Amino acid sequence: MTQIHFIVNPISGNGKHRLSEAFLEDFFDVNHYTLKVKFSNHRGHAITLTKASIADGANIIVACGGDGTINEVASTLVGKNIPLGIIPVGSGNGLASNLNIPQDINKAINIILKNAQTWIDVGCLNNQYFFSNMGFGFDGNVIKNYEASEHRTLYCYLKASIKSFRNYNKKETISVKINDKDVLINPFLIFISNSNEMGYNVSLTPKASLQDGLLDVVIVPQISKAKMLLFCLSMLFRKPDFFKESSCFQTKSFKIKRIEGDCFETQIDGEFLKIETVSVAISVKSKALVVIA
Ligand SMILES: Nc1ncnc2c1ncn2[C@@H]1O[C@H](COP(=O)(O)OP(=O)(O)OP(=O)(O)O)[C@@H](O)[C@H]1O
Repeated sequence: MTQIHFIVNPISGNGKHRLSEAFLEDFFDVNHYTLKVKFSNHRGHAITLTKASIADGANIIVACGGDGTINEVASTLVGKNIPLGIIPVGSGNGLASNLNIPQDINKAINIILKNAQTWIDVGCLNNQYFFSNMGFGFDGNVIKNYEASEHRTLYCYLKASIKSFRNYNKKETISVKINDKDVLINPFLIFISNSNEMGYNVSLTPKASLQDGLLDVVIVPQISKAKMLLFCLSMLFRKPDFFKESSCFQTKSFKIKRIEGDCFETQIDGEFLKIETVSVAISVKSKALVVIA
């Protein structure tokens, strides 16, 4: 008997998905599966629910939500031999898209039923994990505005981006240590990605792979508003190479140190995070999470 637990974020996406115990039961043969469906009540709750599922002996744990919910469930599963299933009912669904898991719920459930498993890399930011991407600068500011809008829709994401476009003017020098060399920069954006998609089919790192043991990094220096628009277009068309000011590289690890300012404003898998430490270490754990895809 396979014990399959579903951790459902009821507010992910537009909050109108129909995932419930009654709905899921129809797909899983009672002779082969024992089902448990749990709903998260607040940010971070999926971590507690996943820990309880592991203690209960779950054989498969399915994150039902977007990249934020996947982050909470998957962070708890790193290094364990319990596969993560995904039903992408979030807004952006970047990781699911990279894994070719469709947003059609029935099709996503069929993938779980087939149970083909693969190991993927995991990004580390100090002692936290990310699976899709993280960013410093403009990117963190967009997510800060997005969360303040209290709706998780593409429309609100675009509104948050326009607000950041109008108002973002943070200019702080930081030091980036790459290959043992310290470089002082004043970035508009530092984007670090494990996956080839940010969500909504948009990408700054279309060539990134979840299985190459490397992170794809894009650093964009301070730029004019006109160039910001050009940069956004290169992202929408998944052609970051067209934007000549950015430097792109792959790495296993690097360090960032604050020279000015009192904190880093970042986003990690689409959730805003303020980091107060002076330096941050970013690295990748090769093939540290098993997923059903
Ligand atoms: N019941 C709840 N009420 C409010 N927030 C919740 C609840 N359950 C989970 N959360 C939080 O909601 C946030 C958003 O979740 P999630 O990322 O899954 O959806 P999304 O933002 O719509 O999708 P995506 O990240 O793919 O754009 C996460 O920080 C999560 O911890």
